[in-house]
Amino acid sequence: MLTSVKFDQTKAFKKLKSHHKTISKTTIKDLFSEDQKRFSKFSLKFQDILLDYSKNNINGRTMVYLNELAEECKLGEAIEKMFAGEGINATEGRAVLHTALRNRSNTPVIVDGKDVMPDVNRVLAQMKAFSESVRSGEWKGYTGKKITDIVNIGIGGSDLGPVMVTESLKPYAKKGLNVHFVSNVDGTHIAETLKGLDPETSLFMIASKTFTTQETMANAHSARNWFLETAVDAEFVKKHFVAISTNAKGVAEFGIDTQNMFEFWDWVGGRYSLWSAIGLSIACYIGFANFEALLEGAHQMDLHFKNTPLKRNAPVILGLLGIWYNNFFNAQSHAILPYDQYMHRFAAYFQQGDMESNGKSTDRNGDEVNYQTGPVIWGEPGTNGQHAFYQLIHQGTKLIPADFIAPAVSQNPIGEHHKMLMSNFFAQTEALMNGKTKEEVIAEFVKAGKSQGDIDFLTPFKVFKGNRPTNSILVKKLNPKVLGSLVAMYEHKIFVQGIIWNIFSFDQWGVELGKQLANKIYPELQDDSEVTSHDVSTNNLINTYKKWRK
Ligand SMILES: O=P(O)(O)OC[C@H]1O[C@@](O)(CO)[C@@H](O)[C@@H]1O
Repeated sequence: MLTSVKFDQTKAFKKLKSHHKTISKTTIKDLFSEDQKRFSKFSLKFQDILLDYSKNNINGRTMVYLNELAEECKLGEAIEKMFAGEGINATEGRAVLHTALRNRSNTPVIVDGKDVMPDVNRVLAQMKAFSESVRSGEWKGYTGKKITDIVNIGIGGSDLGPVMVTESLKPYAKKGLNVHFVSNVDGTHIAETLKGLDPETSLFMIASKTFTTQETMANAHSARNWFLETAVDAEFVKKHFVAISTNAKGVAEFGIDTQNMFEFWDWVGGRYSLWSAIGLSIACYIGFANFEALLEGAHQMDLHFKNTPLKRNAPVILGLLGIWYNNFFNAQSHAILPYDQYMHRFAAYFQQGDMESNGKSTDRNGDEVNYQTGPVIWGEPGTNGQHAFYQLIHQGTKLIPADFIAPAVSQNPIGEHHKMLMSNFFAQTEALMNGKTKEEVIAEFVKAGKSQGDIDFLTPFKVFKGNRPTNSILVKKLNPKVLGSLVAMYEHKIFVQGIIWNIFSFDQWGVELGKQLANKIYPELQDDSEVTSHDVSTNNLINTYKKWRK
């Protein structure tokens, strides 16, 4: 079990509270002018990743107190317990070992007295063989044709990870093998995806840890019905459907040959499962060697996280900075802004990763917390965000700590595009830090020959207060290894915050109630009779739906 420490009763918390009163009177810009060594003090290189956290409202004392907070909350002990396979997911009685899935050192990882690595390696070998047979054309459909389209059917962690990785690593994909993702139970999702697909050359991957998720099972059955409309013979299902699950019984009941089942285990959380067989669509799309590079990058970050002193530990630094703004500056959200179009689903991936992990309000003692926990995670690629929500980030009333991510080397070096992208990447964090003073605005107006009336009227609207914190994460190139390290870095940041907030980050009881009520309402929609079993709002919504759907 993890040691339970009341976060807001630590000595460090009290120090940070009073420290916040003083440092919040100093701008980031001033902090730079006071200390020319800020960049070297508040940045670190991890292989081909540069983390520059100098544009934050911090000084050396801040980081000392934040590290004391981590120490008091027994972060080091918690990290050891996770890697050691202890049952830190206490409410589900499970270990948390997505790190074992990418344990390329192959050191033993013991869960309930058994080394799990032989099983991990067995499934990886199965994934390698399968992905190579699909990519080579050896795997044939029921009419003897090779596979041209893979359709991953899953939702949440059985969808978002494969989507994010296959989008991010599109340059590494095999020509002629397409991947598609169906997740929403809205019939539009499967209908639009199946349009233009050929049942003879399509392969469906039913990805579901539990193999009970309503959306996934509905989509899987609809996909099978679509396939059988042409193939007719149920025997052919085994050539076009595989399953990725922990539930062999459920897979067999669906009619998939368990020979074509890729298993994973209950110590893999759904939102941490892309490294497991859930990554099968990734391995088919980018090739197993690139999938292994993804695992290697994550493993390298795991070793860094496990072995590096807290104050030079990238995930710990990001986690502590997030707590600094969340709990002392009252920031309610955190933006992830990748200046790389291939990473357009990166923020969405961590909406589940972060918000399903730390969107909790009960601490590990079962008491309600009296402090803020997980932030709202959001973001879009730059430069698009600049034309959508940067107005609020720059001049709004809300503090939005933001991570800016960019690759030095573009995968598509066309003309001046990458230099333009990078100039915006560099400019935005500088502008958010420095802002623009009233004096600077007036000087610009005078130079432009504006009338005094215009200057008096317009100046207040053109001032930028600045002092808005950002992290800059510059990577050499977005390749599988770098992406693996980036994702693992954010996973461990989430772990750090959950430990310090004294919450359980690896269950997700909050997703159950909605599902239970939906299962109660679903039968009520089978006929047109009036519904009266709910509150007056829900009753009227349902009854209006029933009238309108006729
Ligand atoms: O993989 P599966 O069992 O179908 O679960 C899908 C998703 O549903 C959840 O909301 C849990 O119910 C996510 O945690 C999970 O990733």
